[in-house]
Amino acid sequence: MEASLVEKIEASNILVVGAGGIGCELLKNLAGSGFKHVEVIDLDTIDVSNLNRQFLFRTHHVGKPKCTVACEAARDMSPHSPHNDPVGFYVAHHGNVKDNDRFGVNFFKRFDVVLNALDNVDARRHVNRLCLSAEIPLIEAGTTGYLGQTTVIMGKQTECYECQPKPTQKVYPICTIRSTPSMPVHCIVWAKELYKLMFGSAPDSMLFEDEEGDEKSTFMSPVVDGRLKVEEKPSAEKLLKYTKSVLTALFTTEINKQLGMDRYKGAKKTPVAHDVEAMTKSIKAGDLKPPSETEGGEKRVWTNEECCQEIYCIVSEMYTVATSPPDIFSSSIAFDKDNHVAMRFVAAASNLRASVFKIETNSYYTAKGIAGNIIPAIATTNAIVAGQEVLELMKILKHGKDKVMEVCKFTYCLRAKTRKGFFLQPTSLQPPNEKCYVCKNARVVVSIDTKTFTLEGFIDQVLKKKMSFNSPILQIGCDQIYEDGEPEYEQNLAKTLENLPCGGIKDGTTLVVEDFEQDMEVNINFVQMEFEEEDERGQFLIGGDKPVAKKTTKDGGGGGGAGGDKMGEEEKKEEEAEEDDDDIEVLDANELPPPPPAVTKGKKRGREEDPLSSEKP
Ligand SMILES: Nc1ncnc2c1ncn2[C@@H]1O[C@H](COP(=O)(O)OP(=O)(O)OP(=O)(O)O)[C@@H](O)[C@H]1O
Ligand SMILES: [Zn+2]
Repeated sequence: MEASLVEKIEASNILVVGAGGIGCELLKNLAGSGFKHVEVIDLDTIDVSNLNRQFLFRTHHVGKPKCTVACEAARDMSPHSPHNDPVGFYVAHHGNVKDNDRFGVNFFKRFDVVLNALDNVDARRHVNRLCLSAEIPLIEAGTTGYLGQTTVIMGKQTECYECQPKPTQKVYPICTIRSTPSMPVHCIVWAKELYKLMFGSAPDSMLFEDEEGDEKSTFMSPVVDGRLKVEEKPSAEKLLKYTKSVLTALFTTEINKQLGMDRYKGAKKTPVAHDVEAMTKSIKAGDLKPPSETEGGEKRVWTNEECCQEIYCIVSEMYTVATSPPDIFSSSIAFDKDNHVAMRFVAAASNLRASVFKIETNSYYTAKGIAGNIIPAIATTNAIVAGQEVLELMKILKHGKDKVMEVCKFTYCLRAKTRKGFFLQPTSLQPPNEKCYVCKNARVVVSIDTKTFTLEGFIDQVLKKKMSFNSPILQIGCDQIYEDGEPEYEQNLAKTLENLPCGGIKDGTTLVVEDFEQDMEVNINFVQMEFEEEDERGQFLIGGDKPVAKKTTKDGGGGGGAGGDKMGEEEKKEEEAEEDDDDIEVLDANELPPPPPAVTKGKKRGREEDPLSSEKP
């Protein structure tokens, strides 16, 4: 390494935000490369589950702040001695980076470069805003299993973290779940609903409704109508009979009926109904040995017969043994992947459905990963992106922050090799998106029902949850109508937007939202939008220039940095709006890093191919 770079490394002040999987790798790299002045913010303490990949931590560190232990380890690895240079030598800050009293813009200004090692969009957005305000480069990285990316953000030169809309939460249309599953996850979502239907309070479940027409489906009646009375302590025979009737209704009658209605004409795969009678022949009433409890039972894929046996055991446990939780048929029975009984049920029922539709079946263990939307963190991917972050850091130190756009790269870490045979794909950085409300101060259009939305709802759901404001101050014209923590404005919180003082917020109103903590000011233009259906109330759209037309919001529509997202109270009905309004499952993708932006071949990022195109969704 040339001497001038070594000098810069030793003199630079670096902030690392996050001391988890990527953060540990980063600190090891920084210490080994000779960095001296490094400070680390992390809010978490060490958990046993972190030990397999957050390799700076040992069992005896469990319960201690991650940043403290990570800094100690980095100090030990450093070739420098803290005695010679004690100021800022791997300093830990245990706390939330959003804590403005400790980590405001002035705190950030002390650093030359900030490196992110976070796991959620909200904190990333906050750090993005602070770095833009402090005018310092931010190196940002994220991983999802085998995939990862590293990029560099420098205000005025490059796209900021919020220039492109983030992926929305994954939802599945009801028709896919109810009639045309094609992936294991579709069967798992279905089985989660079935669990509620069988043991919860849920006769209004989506599984119960007929897709075509208003009539209730008859398919599910045996599941609900046939429920036994817990008080009567049903006998083992009765429980087995009920189990068989449910299995027959679901996996024989329903499937045959749908086949009879020609639902699968032209479909890629035609389902085949199970012969439940044959599959349950060997189950003895009162024989309560679930396959899940056999040796290796959670790790192997159960046969159809075993799935039936498992379900019979669960039905018996739920009805007779002190059930867990005990309030069978109440609304408290909801699927939770950490509830062993619920998860066993979902593993078994989803496999029976998967085999009907000729979809791959899974072990309990794999099903749990899918049901909880768990993408395992892969230490190697973390190591790769953290290495890449430090390489970008070196470039910035060497060439200066004014040259970020020229010298730094957006690098994808891929699962499959590119055509040229590489797993890493560097691409050029993009200039800021003119429509970004964060770095380009663009106006944001919010379409909302100003007659029913209260100020409190607007602040919580739109400003804080969706736009990541920390401490917003609201003004209509020159008049302030709200400031966090100021009692004089509290009375406004319960008012509907249109009834706020200073003329209220109506169609065409411009609201100015300022956040001193993030050094940000945004103008919001309102479009009055009424939602007629009861279940749509509480929804809103955030768009770029124009409000986004309902049902055509697959990619956000409104475009640009404002997100163009259609959002609702429960964030349903998002992605598949064109296909089916009536989606049900929300898998939390919020904590995943953003996917690569859409690429125009050879142009936008100058890449030869879309590296993620070979990935499953
Ligand atoms: N707002 C925040 N302020 C400070 N630190 C944060 C904030 N949000 C997240 N972090 C930290 O970022 C780190 C992210 O790393 P990572 O995802 O590897 O850790 P983890 O949450 O322990 O892992 P996993 O989610 O895989 O169990 C965590 O240590 C977490 O505490
Ligand atoms: Zn931006």
